[in-house]
Amino acid sequence: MTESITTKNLCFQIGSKTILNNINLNVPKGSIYGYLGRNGAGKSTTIKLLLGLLEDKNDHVFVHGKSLKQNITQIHAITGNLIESPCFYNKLTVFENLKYLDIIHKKGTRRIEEVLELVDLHEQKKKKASKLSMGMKQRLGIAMAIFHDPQLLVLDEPLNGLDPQGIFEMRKLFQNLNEQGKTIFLSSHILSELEKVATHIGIIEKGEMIFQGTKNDLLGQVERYVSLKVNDAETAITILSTLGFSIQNNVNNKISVKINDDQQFNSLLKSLVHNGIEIYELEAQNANLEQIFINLISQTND
Ligand SMILES: Nc1ncnc2c1ncn2[C@@H]1O[C@H](COP(=O)(O)OP(=O)(O)OP(=O)(O)O)[C@@H](O)[C@H]1O
Repeated sequence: MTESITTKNLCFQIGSKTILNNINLNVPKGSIYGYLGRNGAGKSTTIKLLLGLLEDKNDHVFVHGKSLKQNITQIHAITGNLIESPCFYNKLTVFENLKYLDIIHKKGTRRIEEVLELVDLHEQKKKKASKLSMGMKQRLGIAMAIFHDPQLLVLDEPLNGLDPQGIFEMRKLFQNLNEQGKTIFLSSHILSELEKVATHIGIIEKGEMIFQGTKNDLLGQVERYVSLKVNDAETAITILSTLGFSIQNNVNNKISVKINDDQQFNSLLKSLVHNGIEIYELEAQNANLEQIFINLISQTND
């Protein structure tokens, strides 16, 4: 089994209103899967169904190949989650909150210390939870979610309300946890936040999946350019044109070149350097993911 989460035509209605329509999630094991959608698209509803907090009457959610409905206790044991704001006791210290959790899990003080190291809250362990910054509170929430060493983490908008430093720290934490083999499923309504951390992306709009694949699949939907500042743009253009590159413009010795893949980028650099062109600046004009997202949504709504 290579999938951590799969859903098969997952639907959900409230009264006569369809909230989710045939959602087929494929979350590979070991991935960081970013679940993206505008406000009200259906992200939280999906997450609640994945965690069994809303009932999926049709048994369409599978975790590690097993039906959630039929194996809920077993699946909860291998899943950690953080939905909405982290839940802990404000009057207790960071350490005491984890100690309290240990009454259930019985992992011992060593595990508390280990998790504090992992989320980088060791220095704050004697601080009351109420005195933590927003980013630290979020990290304490993650610490509590991973305390029982789950293989899968499901996080609803974990970057909400964090400042750039908090987002940066959270990203580092996700990458660190992912390197330890954990699959991370996280939602956001901001693509640029997912861009740097996700390996896979699923996009939901009005309860329907409109894209699912690797981040590179998503990026591959648009053209990629690199911008170079060189000593002699005219010669550079001649060299690159001969090699079949498509050059977009030339202003102040800055040229913009279309790149199809990494190999082509490599050959671009090699041929310029080999022909004595000096490169002063190099900037990847990455596909604007925000624009892709908006395009996908507007295509769906056309
Ligand atoms: N209890 C409810 N009763 C009626 N409608 C609901 C209820 N819960 C959610 N909805 C509707 O379901 C749709 C999806 O909501 P959901 O919270 O899953 O979206 P979301 O993508 O998580 O949005 P956000 O980013 O704003 O949290 C919305 O139109 C919302 O109004």
